[in-house]
Amino acid sequence: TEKTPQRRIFNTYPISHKLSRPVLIEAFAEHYRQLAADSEYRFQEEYDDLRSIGTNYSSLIGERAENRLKNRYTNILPYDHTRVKLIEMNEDDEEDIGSTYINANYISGYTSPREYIATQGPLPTTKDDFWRMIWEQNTQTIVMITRCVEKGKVRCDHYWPFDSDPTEYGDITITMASESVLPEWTVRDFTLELKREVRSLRHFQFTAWPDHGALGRTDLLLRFVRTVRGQIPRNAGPTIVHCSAGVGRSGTFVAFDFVLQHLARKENKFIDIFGVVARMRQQRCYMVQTEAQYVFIHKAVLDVLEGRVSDSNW
Ligand SMILES: CCc1ccc(NS(=O)(=O)O)cc1
Repeated sequence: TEKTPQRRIFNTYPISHKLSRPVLIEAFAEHYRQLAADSEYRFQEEYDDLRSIGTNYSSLIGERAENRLKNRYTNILPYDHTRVKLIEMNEDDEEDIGSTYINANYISGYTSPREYIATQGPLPTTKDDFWRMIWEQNTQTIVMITRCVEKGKVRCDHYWPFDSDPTEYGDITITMASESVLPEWTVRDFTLELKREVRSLRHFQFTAWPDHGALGRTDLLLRFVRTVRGQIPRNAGPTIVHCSAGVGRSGTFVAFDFVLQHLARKENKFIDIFGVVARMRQQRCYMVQTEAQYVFIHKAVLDVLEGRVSDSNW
């Protein structure tokens, strides 16, 4: 019989290597130096290895014609398997996929498989659904990492009240109880009311991070992440994290928040930023959308490990 040709095996990495690349914390500074060498050649190579992760997942519901106007960007759609489903409004219509649709995905975190919801900046046509999702998910914290208008372009609808007058968003009445404007971010407290039940929610809007760009200053992100992390109620549902598309700046925030929680547990000896981003990419497309954001996460972690930024600075 004809000799069976040897099947050439490509990419013989075990799956684990494809999805995780742990680094000893004590070796992280050298690891960063090696990735950054030669004009960040190995950062570019490693970021490129993330490109294919998650692209096998479907986004059939987001692609439906009736949901087209609910997507801010046509190329940023939620994967079906992790999408957040709004509770059905009319039970008798089995196919009411449209009224349960929102461009949002659950993202796993350090303490929960649904620690975050990453979502796009609400549109005028989806802000009522956005507040409905917040109520249904028992969310008590929103992290907004965009301004409504940036460089003359609308990035997000002003989906909350402009003043302290109670404002209705669908069946939910939102009232702004306080607003504190700081140099790099604004903190707002809201009450939400539905059918005589009243809840509270805190809204953090980071205003110093340009779209598609990296932040530049690691101390700002560290201070912001620690401020938010310190104020998330223990009994709360997922933390909503959004920017304009809900992938670049949102992914960077979530990755850094995750790693900081990991580092806070002194028993952890390894750090796996590649693995954190790879896992997020399996839950929402393009999470950590630029190589500069990927490098920035590493720089922020390096600065924390080398004590260049810490709580004691403030
Ligand atoms: C082209 C779609 C797109 C727009 C904006 C962003 N940046 S963001 O995810 O940080 O808002 C990412 C992707």
